[in-house]
Amino acid sequence: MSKTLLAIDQGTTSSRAILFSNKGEILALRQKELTLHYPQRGWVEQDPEDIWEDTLWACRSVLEETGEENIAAIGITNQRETTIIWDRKTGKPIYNAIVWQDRRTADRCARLKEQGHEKVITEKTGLLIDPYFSATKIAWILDHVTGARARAEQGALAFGSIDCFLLWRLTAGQVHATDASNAARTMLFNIQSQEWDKELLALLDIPAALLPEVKDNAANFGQTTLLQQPLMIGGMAGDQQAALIGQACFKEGMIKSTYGTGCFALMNIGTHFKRSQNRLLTTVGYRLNGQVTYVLEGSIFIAGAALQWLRDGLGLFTDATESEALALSVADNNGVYFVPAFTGLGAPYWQPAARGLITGLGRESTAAHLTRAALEAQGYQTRDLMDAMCRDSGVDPSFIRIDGGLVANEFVCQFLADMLDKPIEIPQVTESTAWGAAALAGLQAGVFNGLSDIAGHWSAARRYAPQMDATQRAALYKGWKNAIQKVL
Ligand SMILES: Nc1ncnc2c1ncn2[C@@H]1O[C@H](COP(=O)(O)OP(=O)(O)O)[C@@H](O)[C@H]1O
Ligand SMILES: O=P(O)(O)OC[C@H](O)CO
Repeated sequence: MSKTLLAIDQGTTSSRAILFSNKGEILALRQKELTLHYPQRGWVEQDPEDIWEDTLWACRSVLEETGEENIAAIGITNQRETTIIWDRKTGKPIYNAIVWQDRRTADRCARLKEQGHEKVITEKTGLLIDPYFSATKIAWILDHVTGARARAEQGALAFGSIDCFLLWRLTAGQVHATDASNAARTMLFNIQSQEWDKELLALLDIPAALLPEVKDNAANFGQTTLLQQPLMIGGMAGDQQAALIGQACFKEGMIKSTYGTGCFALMNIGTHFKRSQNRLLTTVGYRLNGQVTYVLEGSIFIAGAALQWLRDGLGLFTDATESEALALSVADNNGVYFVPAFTGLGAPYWQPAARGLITGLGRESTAAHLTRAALEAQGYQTRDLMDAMCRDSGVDPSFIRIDGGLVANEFVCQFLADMLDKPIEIPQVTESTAWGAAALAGLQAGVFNGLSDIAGHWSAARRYAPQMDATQRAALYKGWKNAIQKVL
C-alpha cells in the first residue's frame, strides 16, 4: 500500500492539517481560523497556545476522520518570522507570539540603519533592516519581559519561529530545532556560512543560548507520540519556501507568487549567493544534503488581508469570495486606487512607517470600486516586485506560477496576467504550501528519491493569458505609481 504524508500548515490566518497521497492528492483537510490581536497601533500578536491547540486539533481530526495508519512522515510549514520565546522547563511562552506584520520595533530598526549596520546585515543575511524579521522582536521581548534577558543568558529560555515551537511541543520538549529557510528570516543567520552569526548576535544583544539547531529542509527532526501513532517529522520549511517546492520551481529563473495574508514572490537563483541591487531580499530557497539553493524574494505585507479588512473593518461583504462578483459589477476602477500599506510597505519600498491610502474617490464611487481597487492592488504590487526581480536577475520569465487563498478569485488571476503581461499558471494541487512541506517529509522518508520526483507531480489546473492592451496597462499602472508616491 502506498504511503501517505501529513502536512501541518500554520499560516497567519489559519492552522491546517492536510493528509496527502504520495501523488499530492488531498485526502483530508481540517483547518481553524486564528485570532489576531492588535494591542496597540502597529502591533500584531497571536496566542501561542491557540496556535498549538488548533494545530494539534487539526492533526488529530484528520487522523480520526480518515483512520489513516500508513503515514510515512509529517512535514511542517509555517508563517515565517513570527517570534515566540518560551521557558525550556515548562514549555510556556513568556510573551505572546509577535507576528511578522508587527511594527513595534520600527525605531530600533531606524537606529540600526542610522548607525550604518545595513550593509553588513545584508551581506550576511541577504535581508534589509526591517521590523518584519525576528531579530528585533526577540530583542524587544528580552527588553520588556521582566527577568527575560538574565534567564536567556542562563539558557533557561528558548526562541523559535512557529515551526520550531510546534516541533518543541510535538516532541514534548525533546527537540529544539528549525530549518535553514526559517533561520534565514531571523536577521541573525549568516546564509553564506549557514551559521548563527556571532557579530549580529552581539549587535542585537541576543544570547546564543536562545537559539535552535539549524537543519536541512528534509531531515530527521524527531518523533511525535502525541498523535494516534508515533510519527517522524521529516520536513520543515517556511511557508513561502514550501510553496516554492510545492510549485516545483527547481530551475533557475522559475518564479512562484503566493497570495495569502500577504504576497510573496520567490525566484530561484541557483546555488550562488547574490545580493539584490533592487531592494529585494536574498534568502534560502531550500537546503538539501547541505547544499543551499538561493532565491530572490519580494515580500508584500498585505494581500488577502486587504479583503479581510473590507469584510471585517468596513463590512462591505460577509465573505471574501463575494469580492469577485462585486469587482466585476463595475466596468473599471473609475480612478480609485487602494494602497493597502496597513503595516508599512515591504518590497521594493521598505517603509515601515507608511500606512494605507485610498485615493481617487468621487461622489459616484461605490463599494464595488473600492473592492475592485483592493483586488487590482494585488496585480500592481506584484508588478512592482516583478520589475525589480527582472532587473536584478537579468531574467525575464516566460510564465509565473501562483497559489494561495486569493487565486480562487478569477478576476485577480486575470488581472495579474494582464498587469504582468505574462501567462499565469495555477497548479492542480491547490495547497502548494502544505504540499511542499509534505514533499520534503516524503524526501526524508524515501517516498521520493529526489526533486525530479516531486516535479513529476506538478501539473497545471488552469492558465491565464494576458488580454489587456499595452496602453490600458500602462495607464492603470501609472495611476498606481501616483498613489504609491502619495504614500511615500
Ligand atoms: N475568493 C477570494 N477572493 C479574494 N480573497 C480571498 C478569496 N478567498 C480567500 N481570500 C483571501 O485569502 C486569504 C487566505 O489565504 P490563505 O492562503 O489561506 O492565507 P494564509 O496562508 O496567510 O493563512 C484571506 O486573507 C482571504 O481574505
Ligand atoms: O501567512 P502567509 O501565508 O501570508 O505567510 C506569511 C509569511 O510567511 C510571512 O513572511
